Parts: sequence; structure tokens; C-alpha cells
Amino acid sequence: MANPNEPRDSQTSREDNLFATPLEDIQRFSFNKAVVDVFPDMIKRSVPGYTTIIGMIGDFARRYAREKTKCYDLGCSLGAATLSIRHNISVDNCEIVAIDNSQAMINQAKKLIDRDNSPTPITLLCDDINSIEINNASIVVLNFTLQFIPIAVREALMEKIYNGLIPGGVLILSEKVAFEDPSHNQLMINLYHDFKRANGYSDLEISQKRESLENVLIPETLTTHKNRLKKVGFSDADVWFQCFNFASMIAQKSL
Ligand SMILES: Nc1ncnc2c1ncn2[C@@H]1O[C@H](C[S@+](CC[C@H]([NH3+])C(=O)[O-])CC(=O)[O-])[C@@H](O)[C@H]1O
Ligand SMILES: O=C(O)C(=O)Cc1ccccc1
Repeated sequence: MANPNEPRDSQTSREDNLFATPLEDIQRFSFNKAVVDVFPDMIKRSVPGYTTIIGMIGDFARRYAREKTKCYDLGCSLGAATLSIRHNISVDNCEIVAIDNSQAMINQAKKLIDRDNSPTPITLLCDDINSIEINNASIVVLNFTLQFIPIAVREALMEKIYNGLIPGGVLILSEKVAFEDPSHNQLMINLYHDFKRANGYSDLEISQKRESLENVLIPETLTTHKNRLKKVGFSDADVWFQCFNFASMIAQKSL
């Protein structure tokens, strides 16, 4: 019989109980091996709409991926968006470039990607998305990654993405967001915590993870995101999905 403590090494993973017992010293959240081992379970139980968004990224890939271009998945984690793109691309001679700066994530992503045998080539890189080159892109995905990038360098990253897109290319930007109005912001956080409780997380898990994410995951308002997208050149940028304080935007570079 399989050892129940062994990660099952697939998209189904061990249950996330990283914050279930009282922690003396709450460490800054990082994408280490312990997080990687529970990541598929953690992200599905913690991000409302995650599975829907991953599926829709595939639909966007079918519509926007162009022949002889690249699709970038920035902060790819275990490659869920990468594989959704790969399974839906309908043109030839595309390359998917998937990047994450967590070696533990990349090691596990490689295993999952090696097991998938659909034809579009994937280049998997362990690197900082702030230092890579982006060019000839028909699609760029930032699926809950920008929120971990220091605010001071977000504009430079978005500018690089805009410049690396082909005319008509799209950016999919998913983020945990904040709201200008404090009482609406608190309402969305309360509803989000209800969502986490309904998915089996205790109040202790919710509060310890919240503390660990403090100053690591930094949400901005949708207005801030839209203004930045417009500032770097996107003529069209708006929300296509939202559930509580989690939203996904699509921005297109004009033809
Ligand atoms: N500077 C950086 N450079 C590269 N990677 C980074 C950087 N900063 C953070 N990361 C990586 O961004 C990912 C964020 S998770 C993305 C989910 C995925 N997109 C998904 O569709 O499943 C979102 C979440 O866990 O809430 C992690 O794997 C980090 O290592
Ligand atoms: O759990 C949270 O509070 C979140 O904001 C989502 C999340 C999901 C996975 C890693 C880090 C944050």
C-alpha cells in the first residue's frame, strides 16, 4: 500500500496542514519544499475561482496563441497554467516559457511536465521574472504572481511585458486585491475567510497564514492595477473574473 505521508507526486497532493498547529515563531511565507508538497491542495482551498481561472487560461490560449510566438507563464509554480495552455493551443510552432524562482517548485513542475506528452515544447526556468527577457510573446500569464513582487518594481515588470508582446497579444493578470472603501474591504476579507472555513481551514490556520503572508503578499486595488496597465501602454485592460478579493484581468496590446 502507498505510504500516506509520501507526496503523491501529481496534481493531487498532500493536505495542507502547514498552519494547523500553534507556531511559536511564524516565519515569512516562502515557496519552500514544505509548501510545494501541499501546494495543489493549498491553492485550490485558498484561492476562490482558481480552477475556473486555470481552465479559462486554456480558452484564452486557444484564442490568442499565435504561430511562431511564445507564451510566458511567469511564477508558474507547478505549471498548472502552463499545462492548460499546452492542452488548448491550436497553432503550430509555439513555445511555452515557464519561469519560477523557487527551485523546489521547478523540481516538482519538471516531474509533472515530463509526465505530460502533448506536443508544444516547454522551456522551464528557475529564475527571477524581473531579470528575464520577454520577446515575441502572444500571451503572458501572471496568475497570482505580481502580488509577491515588491511594489517598487511592479511597473518596470509590466513595462517589460508590454514591450515583449506582439500587437494583439494579451496579458492575463490574476491577483488578490484590496478595496478603497475600508468597510467593503473588510466585508470581502470576511467572506474570503468564510470560504476558507468552508474549505476546512480553522481560525488558527487562517490567522497564522495571514501573519506569515504579511508584507510578503501585497494586494493593490483594481484601480491601481488598471492605471498601471494603461500607463505602460495597454489600451484595453479590465476584469474578466472576480470572486470576493480575488480577481483576474485581461489586457490587450492594440494591433
Ligand atoms: N520574482 C519572482 N520570480 C519568479 N517567480 C516568483 C517570483 N516571486 C514569486 N514567484 C513565484 O510565484 C508563484 C506564486 S503562486 C502562482 C500560482 C501559479 N501561477 C498557478 O497558476 O498555479 C501564487 C500563490 O501561491 O498565491 C510561486 O511559485 C513563487 O515561487
Ligand atoms: O491563503 C491566502 O490567504 C491567500 O491569499 C492565497 C494564497 C495561496 C497560496 C499561497 C499563498 C497565498
